[in-house]
Amino acid sequence: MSKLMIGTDLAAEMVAKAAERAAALQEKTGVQPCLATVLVGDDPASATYVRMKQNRSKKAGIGSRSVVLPAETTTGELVAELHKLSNDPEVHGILLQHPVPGHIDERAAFEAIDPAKDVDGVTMHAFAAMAFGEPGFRSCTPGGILRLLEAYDVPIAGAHAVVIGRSPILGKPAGMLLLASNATVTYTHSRTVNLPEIVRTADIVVAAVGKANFVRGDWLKPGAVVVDAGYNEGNVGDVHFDEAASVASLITPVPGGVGPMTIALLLEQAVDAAEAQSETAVRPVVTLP
Ligand SMILES: NC(=O)C1=CN([C@@H]2O[C@H](COP(=O)(O)OP(=O)(O)OC[C@H]3O[C@@H](n4cnc5c(N)ncnc54)[C@H](OP(=O)(O)O)[C@@H]3O)[C@@H](O)[C@H]2O)C=CC1
Ligand SMILES: Nc1nc(=O)c2c([nH]1)NC[C@@H]1CN(c3ccc(C(=O)N[C@@H](CCC(=O)O)C(=O)O)cc3)C=[N+]21
Repeated sequence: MSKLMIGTDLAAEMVAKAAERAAALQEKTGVQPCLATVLVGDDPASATYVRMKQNRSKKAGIGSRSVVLPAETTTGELVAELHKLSNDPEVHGILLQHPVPGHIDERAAFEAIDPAKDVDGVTMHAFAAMAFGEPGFRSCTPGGILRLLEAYDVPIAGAHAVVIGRSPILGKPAGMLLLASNATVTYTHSRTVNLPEIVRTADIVVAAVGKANFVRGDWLKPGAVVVDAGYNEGNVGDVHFDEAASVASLITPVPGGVGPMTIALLLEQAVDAAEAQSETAVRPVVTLP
């Protein structure tokens, strides 16, 4: 019954455009866009994501800077490192990999990123812009999800969207972007009572839980649009794909759905940032006679 909502091809188009713009910027100004990634601790899955982002950047002609800090890093040390990158004119975008070890104040760390370099859309500044429907850097996964829904002409205005999860980089901003597109949004989380019943009322479901095969087929309204943002061990999503695919009208596969869109938006926004920063940097100095 359902049709796949594939991210791979759309993401490849976005990356190709970002690469063209990166090359044009370098041609014009000599500046190569540069994305810094910051990883705290030695979680192997996080290290893999960071490597993936760096490889994809390189292919798009975007430079990368990698900072890896030990798991014992304090909030103060991490904040100092992010301030350093924020003040480094050669770095245009900064990504701090979520989650950071539990003893670190993640919000304080995110806020140490200069909003002009927040190409991953994790600062309060970026969140407020998303919530108010103003332009600005979008949180990459939610922004990628919206681009995918738009590409597949999914009606968002007036739809009931149920978001499962409220993390600062995924669930919460995803709901805000859907709201800005005039969906009626319900947020659900680990303290939600009767989750399956709520999900059954959704026209659009965004699963962002971090639990493999968590959303079952009988939780879905027939014809619902299902976005599976989960990416669990073994490349398994948060939605039980086989069950959901027989009920949904559109569903994202894992892999090949939301993941590639996340990276594509990250690279697009890294080039946006580099363009904006080099515009101010190359503005000629006016010397008065
Ligand atoms: N494809 C991509 O680009 C990306 C994929 N991901 C993937 O998305 C998933 C979620 O990631 P992330 O948001 O970072 O994860 P977090 O662990 O930060 O957040 C998980 C959220 O799920 C909620 N939750 C946990 N258990 C339940 C439950 N039983 N019922 C309802 N809600 C529950 C939590 O609720 P509470 O707030 O109450 O604790 C929390 O809000 C992961 O699989 C991750 O790998 C993440 C980022 C990007
Ligand atoms: N600050 C922050 N921003 C993030 O965006 C962020 C983060 N922290 N922490 C971890 C998660 C995870 N994440 C993924 C990105 C791409 C794929 C992806 O491209 N997956 C491919 C498969 C790639 C492969 O396995 O070869 C796919 O789904 O098709 C997956 C997961 C971003 N995250």
